[in-house]
Formats: sequence, C-alpha cells, structure tokens
Amino acid sequence: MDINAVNALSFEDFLEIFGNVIEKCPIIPAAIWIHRPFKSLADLEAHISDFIDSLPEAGKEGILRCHPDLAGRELQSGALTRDSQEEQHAAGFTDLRPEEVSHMRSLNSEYKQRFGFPFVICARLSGQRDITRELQRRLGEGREAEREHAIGEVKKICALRLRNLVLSDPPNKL
Ligand SMILES: NC(=O)N[C@H]1NC(=O)NC1=O
Repeated sequence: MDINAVNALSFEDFLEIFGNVIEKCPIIPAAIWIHRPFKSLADLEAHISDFIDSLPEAGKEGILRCHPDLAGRELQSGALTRDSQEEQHAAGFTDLRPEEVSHMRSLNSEYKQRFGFPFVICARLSGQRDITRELQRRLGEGREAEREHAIGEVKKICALRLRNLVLSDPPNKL
C-alpha cells in the first residue's frame, strides 16, 4: 500500500489497518486522521509523534501502560496482539528457558515498582540478551528521563509497524 492508497481509505478502514500502530491506543490514529491527506509515510509518522508529544504526562504514561510486558503472562497465555507477538518472537522472548522467564519477570516487576509503568523497548531492534541488559541499566535512570526514553521506544515500535503496513518490503531497522 502506498501513501495515496492510505489517503483513499475510509476512516473505518484506516482505523482497522492502523489502529494498533501504537499498542492498544486506536485513539491516536483516530485523532491524526484529521490531517489527511498525508504527504508521505514520514508525514503520517510525524503527526503521530507530534500528537504523543502534545499529551500531558498522564497521557504518555497511559500509552506506556497499554504495552504488555516482554516475556509476560500475556505471551505465555497467547493473549498478545499479533504485532506484539511477532515482535517478542523476533527478539527471542518466545524461546526463553524457564529461569530466563523468571529473571525477566522479576526485572519487569522491579521496574514497574520503581517507575509506575512497564518497561518498554522496541523489541525488533535488539535481541533478548541486549534487552535484558538494557532493562537493568534503565532501572538506574530517573523517572522523567525514563518516561521520555520509553516514549521514544514507543515511536520506534510505531515506525516499524507503519513500515510493515505501508511499504511492501519493510526493513527491520530504523
Ligand atoms: N514492553 C514492551 O516493550 N513491549 C513491546 N515492545 C515491542 O517491541 N513490542 C511490545 O509489545
């Protein structure tokens, strides 16, 4: 699908296709619909990014809270969105040994206790081992810096999801 095809979609079809580019936050593509016609994929992405930046702290943290834990219970029970399932699989979280799952879960819960929102990272851009190391490093960050860092990761996840939808041969890098 190219950008002209995107611009030709009805609101309902647009939401159906782009509703999860920010995990479980269809309000975001719904809100930026008003900026059609989009000049390019980068333009569409920039509107999403600007909308997120315009939110108060509570809105940004709400977005983070819509993200499932990496290697969490939803992965185990098959309750992830398809996007998230594919991303966690790509990073290797579907192949963890039981002790690695427990380690990841205890780090996730320590992180949530410290910051009040889940640890979020663009799983397609790193492997499971690097992500675990990064989680440990980010546990030492300040709350505000960490919120902004996590929102940056949400935007990377969004960029790759958009490319998957709009480009026919999507690269798995930014
Ligand atoms: N918690 C977290 O980072 N979740 C995710 N990251 C990603 O790339 N897909 C996700 O679901």
